[in-house]
Amino acid sequence: MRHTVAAIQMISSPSVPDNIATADRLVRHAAAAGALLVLLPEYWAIMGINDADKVAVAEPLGQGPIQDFMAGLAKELGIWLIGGTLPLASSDPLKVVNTTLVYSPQGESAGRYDKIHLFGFSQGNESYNESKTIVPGKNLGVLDAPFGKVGMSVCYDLRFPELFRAMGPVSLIVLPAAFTYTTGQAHWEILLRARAIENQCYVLAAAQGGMHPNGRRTWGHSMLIDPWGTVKSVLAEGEGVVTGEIDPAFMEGVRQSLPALKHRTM
Ligand SMILES: NC(=O)CC(=O)C(=O)O
Repeated sequence: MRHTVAAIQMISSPSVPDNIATADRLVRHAAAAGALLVLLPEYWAIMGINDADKVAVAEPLGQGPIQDFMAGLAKELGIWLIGGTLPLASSDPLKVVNTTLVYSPQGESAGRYDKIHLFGFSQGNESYNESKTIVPGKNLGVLDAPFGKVGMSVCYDLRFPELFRAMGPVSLIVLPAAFTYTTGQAHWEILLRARAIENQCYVLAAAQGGMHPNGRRTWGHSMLIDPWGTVKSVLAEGEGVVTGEIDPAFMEGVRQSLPALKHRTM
């Protein structure tokens, strides 16, 4: 059976209430278009002026306005809501865990993945060092959804193919992201399509896409890619919704005609 999924693209700001209002509007739009599973981007709840701003709004697991919003919306709309990333409080008072939380159509907590690989990049005026404000995750995140297993990853994880191999065969990889304009222009689509082709599964990527109040420019290009590596739908820049279908029969066809997953030797 085919299922519609959606990726939300945002240009998040330092205001959590404003970002919640934008996410609310876009997720409702996705559900109205028939999406059973909706993915928010990395840092959807806050993109601060300074990296450390997210520490002030970090929530303990299971409490707080960001988590209440996601649980309530998933239940009201009867969807699987995968909450991009939000800042969860960590044992270090100066750092957060950059976490993806999943809510079932009943509004219950259904999964968690903490970003493992922390982004570092320095070129010209651009400099990022996530390890200053984020504690890395340690565990894989794989979720059972109606159309099969869903493997969770976040942004910079995309550059580490061994993470996706370790998940085992999944039907869908979800990747909330905030790729920079510079690195996204050069690498984003190539890496996403490679992960879809080598794992013979769908890839749904929800990005930040525009100029943020902190001066950071993100690449956007949220997209759905099929197991053959074809980009099925994409949104280049700005806020919006990307929708498309997961077709398990098509995925099985790809895996049967090109049994590369069975031909692995290590
Ligand atoms: N922002 C990220 O985590 C990753 C990124 O922009 C890149 O890998 O490039």
